[in-house]
Amino acid sequence: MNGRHQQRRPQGATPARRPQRDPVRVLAFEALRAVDERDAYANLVLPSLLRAAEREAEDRGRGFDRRDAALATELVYGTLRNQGTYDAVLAACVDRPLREVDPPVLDVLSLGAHQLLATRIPAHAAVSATVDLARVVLGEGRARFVNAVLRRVAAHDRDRWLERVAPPYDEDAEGHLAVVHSHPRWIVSALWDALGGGRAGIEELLAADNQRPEVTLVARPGRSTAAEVAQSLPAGSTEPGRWSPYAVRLAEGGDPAAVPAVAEGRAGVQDEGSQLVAAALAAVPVEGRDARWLDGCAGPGGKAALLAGLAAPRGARVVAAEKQPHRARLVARSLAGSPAPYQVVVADGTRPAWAPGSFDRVLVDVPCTGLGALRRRPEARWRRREQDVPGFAPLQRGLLAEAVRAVRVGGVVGYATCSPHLAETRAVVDDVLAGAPGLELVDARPFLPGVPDLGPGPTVQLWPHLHGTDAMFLALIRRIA
Ligand SMILES: C[S@@+](CC[C@H](N)C(=O)[O-])C[C@H]1O[C@@H](n2cnc3c(N)ncnc32)[C@H](O)[C@@H]1O
Repeated sequence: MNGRHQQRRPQGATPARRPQRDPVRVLAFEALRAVDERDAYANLVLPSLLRAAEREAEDRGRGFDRRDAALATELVYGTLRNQGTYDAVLAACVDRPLREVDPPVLDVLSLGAHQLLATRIPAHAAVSATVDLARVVLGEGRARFVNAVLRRVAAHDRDRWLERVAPPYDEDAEGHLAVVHSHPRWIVSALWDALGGGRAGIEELLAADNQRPEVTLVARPGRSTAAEVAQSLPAGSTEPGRWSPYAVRLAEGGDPAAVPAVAEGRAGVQDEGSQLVAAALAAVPVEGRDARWLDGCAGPGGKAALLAGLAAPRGARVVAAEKQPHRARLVARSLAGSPAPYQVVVADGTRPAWAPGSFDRVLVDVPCTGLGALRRRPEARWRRREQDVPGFAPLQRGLLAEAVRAVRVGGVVGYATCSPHLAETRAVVDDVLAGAPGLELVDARPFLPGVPDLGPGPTVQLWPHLHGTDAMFLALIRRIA
């Protein structure tokens, strides 16, 4: 027995219970700290922490099973997604501005708020597990603070808290939606501008951003088929794509790395929205030659690999250009084994190495804010700033302006973004068309056959709540002179 335990307890004091070191909650805390402190991405940091926890549990002869991993994942993703709501609740429970609370303490409080307001964990268990976590990672004094704050949080359920802390919809619609659906106000505003319509649609979109997306695979044409990929997996563990003939949707918990065709590069992980964009560009008729295709922003190569599969039966060749050498290497990996001839080049699409009019089809899937993929990256909405949007504008315009120069008369360009922000979508297309004669927009809707709710055209905007895809935007532009 060491000296500390031999000390006499003061009269009347309750014995200090040794805090339980719950590996699931410690892991969740470490993931939140990594996201906060060193701008880590949750979807990258979490798998490595989970592997480390499994190894540690093995060394200690205990289990860290799939249920532990699922709970840790839910705690991390749920806490990050709902941070806006929890900040509003916690601000009402802490007697000083939240910015004066140490970030690690705030992370523990948010983890506790998530368990109390969004999980089935009983309130007493949520508080005691979080206070134990605080005692392990923050120390005794700050654990008492955590205990006091979480008891206040536990006084109401989520709906009751939202009534108290969200501004009334009628007085401040965007402020209300920002708190209720946990999005920064500027993003609510931008998404609503792009979506249009009334309250119901934007509420559904914001709610869809808070759902974990299913994992979708693409069976690369010429190398595998959706039916073959589905048949290689246990019955009932997949669903066919909603819209793309190349898509296979994995059931909850499905691991793409365990799919043989993915391991062999004959299939990949790709959202159906991205599949639709590549397939639409390949489907638009071009007059005459159809032999030279360019992907001008190819990294990491998902769309280029699908384009190569679609190019092969026509005998077309794909040039995949990417500015970043390390991402060009990913493109090369993604294209390896493609049935079409291809070339991967490290090139700046705003200063192209190819002559004007060299290509029959060109895709530019430009760098953007990624506001269309918020459901995939739970921390992204808090990291993006409104001023990032104009920051992308010159590059987006430059890439599209060069793409339309690269295409021959009669050929077609696809301009795609994984953001529905109007400044990144229609404004870019309008500006480039206004500045370059001899171009016309093609109605893209017929080239996404069977997909409903595509709007009035000619451009198309996909939405998570309507299509179950990322919010991809596509404009098809033909050079006519
Ligand atoms: C949205 S991603 C493309 C995703 C890709 N189409 C796919 O489906 O896998 C945009 C890519 O453009 C690249 N990029 C950025 N600036 C570029 C430039 N000036 N020229 C070419 N590529 C560029 C980025 O490095 C990034 O890999």
